[in-house]
Order: sequence, then C-alpha cells, then structure tokens
Amino acid sequence: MEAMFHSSSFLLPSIPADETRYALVVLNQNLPRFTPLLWEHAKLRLCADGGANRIYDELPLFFPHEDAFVVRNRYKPDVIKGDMDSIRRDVLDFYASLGTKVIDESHDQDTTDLDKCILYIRDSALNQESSKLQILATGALGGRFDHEAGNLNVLYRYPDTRIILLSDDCLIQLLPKTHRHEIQIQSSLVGPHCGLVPIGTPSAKTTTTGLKWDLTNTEMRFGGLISTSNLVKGEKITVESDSDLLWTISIKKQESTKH
Ligand SMILES: Nc1ncnc2c1ncn2[C@@H]1O[C@H](COP(=O)(O)OP(=O)(O)OP(=O)(O)O)[C@@H](O)[C@H]1O
Ligand SMILES: Cc1ncc(C[n+]2csc(CCO)c2C)c(N)n1
Repeated sequence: MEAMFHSSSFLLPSIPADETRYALVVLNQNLPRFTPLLWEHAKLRLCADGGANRIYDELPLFFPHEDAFVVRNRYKPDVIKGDMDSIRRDVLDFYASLGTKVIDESHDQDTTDLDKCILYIRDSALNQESSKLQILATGALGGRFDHEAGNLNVLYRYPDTRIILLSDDCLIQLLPKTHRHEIQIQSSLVGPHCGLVPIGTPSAKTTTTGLKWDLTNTEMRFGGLISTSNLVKGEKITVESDSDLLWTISIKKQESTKH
C-alpha cells in the first residue's frame, strides 16, 4: 500500500517548500492567530460568504499600529463565494472595488459555503494534476455544531482532496483507507494531544505507531472504542486502517504559531 505523507509545516513562519502549496479558505468564525501567516503563503485566498466580514473586521486587529484601511488593502481575497446571506453589503462593495471575484450562488441551498469554495479550488488552473493544492480552512471548528458537522462532511465528500480544517486549538484531516499514513510531528508547532476517530464508518482494524496508546489491529467504532485524548510520543506517527479516519492534533499556543 502506498504511503501518504503529512506535515504541519504550513504553521512555520518561513516560506513553505513548494510541495506544501495550498489554498486558504476563511470561514465565518474568529480568525485563528496564525491567519496572517497562512494568508501570506497561500497560492489562492478565498472567503466563504461571511468569512469576508472576518477578514475585513479582524485582520486589522493583528496589526494595531497600522491603519486599518491599509491592512484591508493588503489582505485582499482572490474570491468570495457562497450564498451571500452573511456577508455585509459594505464588505462586499469594498472587496469588489479592489477586484475580488465575487461568486453568488444563492440559488444553491443544498451545499455549504465551504463546499462551494472547495469546488472553486478544485477547478482552479492553479490546481494542476502534477501539483495539487492542499486546502486549509480556518474557523472550521468551535461554534455551531451543525456547521462543524457540515465542515467535517466536506472531508468525506472530497476524500481525494487534501483538506485540513483549522481552529485556534487544533487541526483535523481525513486519513483515507486507500493509503498508509506517515505523519511528521513538528513538536514546536503541534501536539501532544491527538485523536483518531472513525466518524464515517467503524474500523475493524487500525494499527498505529508513535502514540502513547498505540492501536494494533484494534477495532474502533462510535458506541465502542474511539481514540481520544491520545498523546504523540515522537516525531513520526504511522496509521493504517480499513476505514477512513479523522486525525486530529492540538496546535500549540506559542511564539512559532503566532504572526
Ligand atoms: N459557528 C461556526 N462553526 C463552524 N463553522 C462555521 C460557523 N459559522 C460559519 N462556519 C463556516 O463558515 C461558512 C460561511 O459561514 P456563513 O455564516 O456565511 O454561512 P451561512 O450559510 O450563512 O450559515 P447559516 O445560514 O446556516 O447561518 C459556513 O459554510 C461554515 O463552513
Ligand atoms: C436536508 C437538508 N437540510 C438542510 C438544508 C439547508 N441547507 C443545507 S446547506 C445550506 C446552505 C448554507 O449556506 C442550506 C440552507 C437542505 N438544503 N437540505
């Protein structure tokens, strides 16, 4: 079985290597403290509907010594996409006047704004066959549970797209059962708390290395055992499972993940 490699190096302040090319989607929740860093290194920057209000209102707060207007001009989304029921008129007008592409899909009330943004990125010319973009989504966790569930569902809808949901506290991604997984742990940035959650379907057999409570051909299911409050031991975790699993790890609150 082929290995899939994972790293959190996008949280490092230095310019990421080309293999970590990513698009950023800002959702309608408080911006995590590392948003300016992710924004600066992103190849494509989208706001999902009301996410644009967050960029407009909250990004200037990261730069208290600068004029808010100057900051807003510097952090211009490439695209605002969604059903447009949360973005404020003044925010929409401001970014439209700067040249942001605005895609109103108010006719579609069956998919979330995050779904709509994922489809834009997948179809983008920057998402080439030879070098696919990862997708980082900020503000995906904490808040309304129906929104959180919708955000997790996006991981399952697009299992071939590498999507990472982020909050101030943790990241979540899907580990597809088609691969064995090698997760590089940058211990200055993430951990030690982590979890492996068989949210879609139960797993008859999951095997891990590198965790305090490793699994060895272990069954996991809701209503039975799931791996929460686990701890990473070293710099590398491996996971192999007969089911798609969610991997989550805490993000450290320290200098290296601040702007
Ligand atoms: N409280 C939240 N928790 C998690 N994700 C959120 C939350 N609020 C918004 N989001 C994410 O940000 C996206 C854009 O948010 P927005 O508020 O514009 O959505 P919406 O479609 O207007 O929501 P609704 O009409 O259900 O309130 C959502 O699709 C969702 O992915
Ligand atoms: C069974 C079912 N449940 C809820 C919705 C509503 N809904 C789902 S996504 C979305 C867009 C949010 O921006 C809305 C309104 C639906 N269509 N079908």
